[in-house]
Amino acid sequence: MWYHRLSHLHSRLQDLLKGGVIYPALPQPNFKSLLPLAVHWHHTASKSLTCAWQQHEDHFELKYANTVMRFDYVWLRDHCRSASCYNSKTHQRSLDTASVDLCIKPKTIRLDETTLFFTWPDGHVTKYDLNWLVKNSYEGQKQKVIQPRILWNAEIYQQAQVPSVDCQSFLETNEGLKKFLQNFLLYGIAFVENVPPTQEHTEKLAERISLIRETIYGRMWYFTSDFSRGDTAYTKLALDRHTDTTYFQEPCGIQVFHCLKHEGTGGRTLLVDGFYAAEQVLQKAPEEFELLSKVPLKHEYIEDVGECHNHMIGIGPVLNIYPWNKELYLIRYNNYDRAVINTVPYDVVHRWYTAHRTLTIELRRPENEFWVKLKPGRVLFIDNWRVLHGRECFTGYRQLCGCYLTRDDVLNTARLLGLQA
Ligand SMILES: C[N+](C)(C)CCCC[C@H](N)C(=O)O
Ligand SMILES: O=C(O)CCC(=O)C(=O)O
Ligand SMILES: [Fe+2]
Repeated sequence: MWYHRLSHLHSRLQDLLKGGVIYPALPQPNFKSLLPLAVHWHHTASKSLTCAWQQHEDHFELKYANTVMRFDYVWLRDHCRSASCYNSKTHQRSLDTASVDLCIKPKTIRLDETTLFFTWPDGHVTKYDLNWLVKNSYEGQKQKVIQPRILWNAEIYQQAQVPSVDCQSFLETNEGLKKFLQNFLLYGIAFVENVPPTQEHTEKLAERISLIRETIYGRMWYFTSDFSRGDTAYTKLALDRHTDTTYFQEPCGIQVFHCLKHEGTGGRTLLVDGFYAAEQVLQKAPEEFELLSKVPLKHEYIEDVGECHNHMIGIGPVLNIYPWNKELYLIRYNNYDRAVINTVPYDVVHRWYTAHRTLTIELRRPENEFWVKLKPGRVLFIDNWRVLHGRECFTGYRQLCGCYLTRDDVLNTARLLGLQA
């Protein structure tokens, strides 16, 4: 019994150290609470699945559906879905979590078919469906990704033959919209065809899936190479691959491009899956991936042209990952807009440049480059948290319109159509 507890504490400490995260000091265990409990397994066979549970001093252990799960007692009390603790109409908690005794333990536990019944010291009863526990436990969740994706290079994307969606079916049918969103979520880019080449129609498309995010560039933007704004985008120069608005605390989620006119040469659009490149870094140099996900950087937009005066600063690492499963959710990569690095000392700076170089090499591999010529009628949606864009230099008159979208609202639309997002 003692070994059991000690090894548990030991592995917990190792977990804490491994994560590289600083947690508040663990409360000093008092001697009494370390005294061995009479621990034994309770076995039940329900239908085809067997279930076993054990009540430990500081957690509840459950084996069900090939999963070993450990639950904290406060967590279990906090997630009570009884009518007095949870309002199922609003899907909101009514229980005041701060009123739960942090040393709470159930008085009795009973299993009936696939439901566990906990009776708490004050007599309150909580029911947990075993499948609900599997779905919502740390152990059950940690293997799952928040968003399924297909990472691509040019060949993978082209071989997938992802169909474009027709403007009418996108605007008028849920199937069209769903097909579009499914592709967009999987690949981070998607096209709508046969769109009348006007700013108004582009706006209508945008509003079908999200809310337009108004920024310093306006709500809908419309630009040519007139240098009306203090940014290279407003010239005829080539632009290397990048994500936009890295200088916002929350970079814009989605970018919409519609080329309304181009009389001239060049000007093709470059698309690169940033997550595919980052995944290559993770495979080849995991410690560099880690560094890119830890070192905070500033990006900056300073504008002083005509009537436009702006100074934006956004702070965050190049790679943003969920800490529990290391899944990437946002890449910030814009070498033009990256500001002075002064958040880490020189030796870390050097290691960061090495890691940044490794990522850049992956991003620049010709086989990872997908080139398209935007043309009137074909609207491109880009996941600006994942896919980098760039453009070739061009000659002649070129008119591009588009907008940014809020990410939450695209995902909201996708979820309402039954997609995992
Ligand atoms: C798309 N639009 C022309 C409006 C904006 C361009 C923003 C360019 C900026 N350097 C960035 O990468 O965020
Ligand atoms: O002109 C283009 O094709 C894209 C320019 C650009 O990167 C942008 O507007 O964000
Ligand atoms: Fe851009």
